[in-house]
Amino acid sequence: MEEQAPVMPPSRLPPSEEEAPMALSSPLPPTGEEEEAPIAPSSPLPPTGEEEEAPIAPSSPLPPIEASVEEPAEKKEQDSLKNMIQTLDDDSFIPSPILKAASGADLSSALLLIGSKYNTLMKIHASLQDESECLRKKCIEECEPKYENLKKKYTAEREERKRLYNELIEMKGNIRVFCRCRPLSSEEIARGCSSVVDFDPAQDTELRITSSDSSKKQFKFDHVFGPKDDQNAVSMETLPIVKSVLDGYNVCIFAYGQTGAGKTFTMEGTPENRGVNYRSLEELFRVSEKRNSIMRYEFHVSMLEVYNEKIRDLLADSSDHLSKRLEIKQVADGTQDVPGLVEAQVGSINEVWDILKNGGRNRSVGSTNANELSSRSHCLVRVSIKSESFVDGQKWRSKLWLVDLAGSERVGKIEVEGERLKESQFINKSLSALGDVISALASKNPHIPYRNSKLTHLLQSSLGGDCKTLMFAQISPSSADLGETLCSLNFASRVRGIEHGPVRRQTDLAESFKIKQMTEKLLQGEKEVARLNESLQLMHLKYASRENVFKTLQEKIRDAEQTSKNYQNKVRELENQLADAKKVTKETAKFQKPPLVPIKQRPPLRKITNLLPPSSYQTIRSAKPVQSKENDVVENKTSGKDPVKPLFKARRITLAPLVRNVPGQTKRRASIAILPDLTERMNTLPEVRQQNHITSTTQSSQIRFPRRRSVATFTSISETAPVAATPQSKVRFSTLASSSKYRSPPLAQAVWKPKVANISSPRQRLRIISSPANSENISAHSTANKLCFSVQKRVIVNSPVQPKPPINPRSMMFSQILRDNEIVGRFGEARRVLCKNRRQSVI
Ligand SMILES: Nc1ncnc2c1ncn2[C@@H]1O[C@H](COP(=O)(O)OP(=O)(O)OP(=O)(O)O)[C@@H](O)[C@H]1O
Repeated sequence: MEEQAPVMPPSRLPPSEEEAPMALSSPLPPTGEEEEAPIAPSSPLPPTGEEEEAPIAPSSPLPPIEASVEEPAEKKEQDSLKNMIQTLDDDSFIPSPILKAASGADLSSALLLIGSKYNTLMKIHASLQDESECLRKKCIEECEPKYENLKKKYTAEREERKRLYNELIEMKGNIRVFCRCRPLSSEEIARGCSSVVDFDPAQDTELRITSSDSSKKQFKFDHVFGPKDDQNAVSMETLPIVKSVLDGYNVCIFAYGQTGAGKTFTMEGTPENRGVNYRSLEELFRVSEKRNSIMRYEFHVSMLEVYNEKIRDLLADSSDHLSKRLEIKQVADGTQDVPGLVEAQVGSINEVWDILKNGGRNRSVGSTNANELSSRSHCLVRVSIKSESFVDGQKWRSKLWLVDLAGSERVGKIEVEGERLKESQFINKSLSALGDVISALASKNPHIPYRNSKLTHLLQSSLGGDCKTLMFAQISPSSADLGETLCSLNFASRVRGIEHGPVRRQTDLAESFKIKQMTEKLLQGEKEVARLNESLQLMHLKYASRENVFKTLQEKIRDAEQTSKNYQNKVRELENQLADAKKVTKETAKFQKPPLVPIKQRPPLRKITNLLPPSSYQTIRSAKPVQSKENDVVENKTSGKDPVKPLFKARRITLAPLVRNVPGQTKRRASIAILPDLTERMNTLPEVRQQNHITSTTQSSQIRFPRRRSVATFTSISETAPVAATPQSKVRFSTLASSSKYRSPPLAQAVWKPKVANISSPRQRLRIISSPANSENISAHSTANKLCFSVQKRVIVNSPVQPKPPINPRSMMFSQILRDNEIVGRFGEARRVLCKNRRQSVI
């Protein structure tokens, strides 16, 4: 902005009204963009703002402006500008010819216009820059979380893919064996050799060898390639394993077989039929390019051979080739490396092909009678891959070993001697070591003899563990090579058989057993679920039906409650009637007093009576206490005291609190006769008597009065008859009955007789009472009877059910005295019978 200061004359030279139209009418383009356009092409330099500003900068040597006091300021400005333009006579600075031609006021106004437009543009540029910066920040803020999320997802996906792919490969086997049989060569055909190998087109994992004795031997491998299968077919099966190397797994592919069986052909191939080496690298490049947006791969290729247990670098210069001594060393990460080995970085498959060709040329080959160009060494191509993920920055290294082994042959057969014999011995030794390592790996031996040969030592980090190993068992179909073929197939079967044999099978068996168990569990679980579902449905049904029952019961309870209320009302009515009846009785009793019996004729009172003796009797009694009054108990005749004096103080108990509590009723005494309930009586009676009792209709209930600690039993008078039927009671009752005073009037006895036979429950009894038919039959003087039952019912309905004490069979009493004692002892309370006209005390 400091440089722009001089371009800002408007501060000092405000544009006049005349100048503005002049600027517009000037031939200069009206907009800044259009102005810059003509300047740019004519300028040899790019039209950047900085360059435009340069000439106007104050640092430029401007000529001194002659100041004149007289001259107006505008004129001075114009002159100074003109001078400046003339001084800067450089097309690069003031390129526009129109501007150069301008003079005086035109020039100054043009410059002013340019300056102001430039400034405006600069401002716009600055604001745009700010805006773009803001947008960039906003974009980063918005996209960063999404990006992070995507990054996480991608990483997870990649790991999952890697895992699944690895699992897939492992399921096929970490050590896999392919068998490849080459076609019969023209020489072999010429020699009259025939094929001893049979292939089943439907089975690509089996082959049969016809032995010399015409017997057929079958071999199974992971895949079998026949003479008709080309390199494409082989690579199709091989490349999935190769791809694992890009996921960080070490892979080793090697070809094993007798001399001339086609190992080199499979691994290296020919220019027309490229082999596994080339195709593998081609695949690696293809996949790496596909992943180049997220992964960066770096490929380094080394090529070496193990010849007579010596490592030779096939990519080294020919001069170094012999002099360099290479050894296997363990590096920091625990893997094996060969320091000094040439590692050629390759960026494309063409580079790889060149390298492979060069290395192949350096390989030790010799002529044997089995193969004109027999490989006398193990050739190893090592592809080291450095991988880096752009997403999470993860880095790893992996290796792919492509090994073309030297031909396994029987020394005697190829008739070698001297150097060739030595080579063969080394070859066989290293192959044997390789076989041992694979066997140890397959049988999960804790010790793997990697160091027994240079070959196995080199491959140590790529054999076993997570590494994928693929073996090509190369065979010749010729009948002349039958023995060698069988040897190679047996070795390959051993490798595969052990891996897929006992150890693998054991694992498989364990897994299959697990799966079987899980399946069984699953089936059981399903059955259980089905069973539970069924029982659940059943429960639902049951619940629904119970709910219905519950509803019905609830309705019944409601009905019962309603009925109970009705009965309660009836009870109240009856109580009122009773009160009225009592009033009437009292009034009538004043005039109809029962004739007194002479005292001498009266039997001694042994039990409680509820009858108040007349005043005359009381007088006699007070004069000579012969008998106790009500609530009296057994006389103590044996004691030395007065024989007629009662043992206990006479007392009375009111046993009808509910009756008393009826509102609006006069206070009265309600006594209820109490007798043992039916069960007790049955227990106390002999069996014969019990038989009679079964037919009698008896209703009894017990009321416990906690405050008074007494028990009352309501019993109808009719039920007393069987009790009185015992010999003892007969005597007593007959005595009582013989007394004209104490004999119940015939009417009263009739009242207490049950009207309906076989009444089994209070409810039934109440029903009978409440029914209009029966109510008519029941006479008015049976009110007491009704009340008895009403109270009884009321107790039944309103009071909670009291558990009856268990009856002790030993307490059965057959003696009247004992029974009486028991009754008195147990209840110790007065028992009263309510009657319509009077009260009768009974024992
Ligand atoms: N599948 C095949 N199809 C056609 N020709 C084959 C095939 N396999 C091998 N050959 C030919 O058989 C000959 C011997 O093959 P190769 O050199 O690959 O054998 P080798 O096992 O490498 O022998 P050595 O161990 O002695 O090196 C070569 O001429 C090769 O072209």
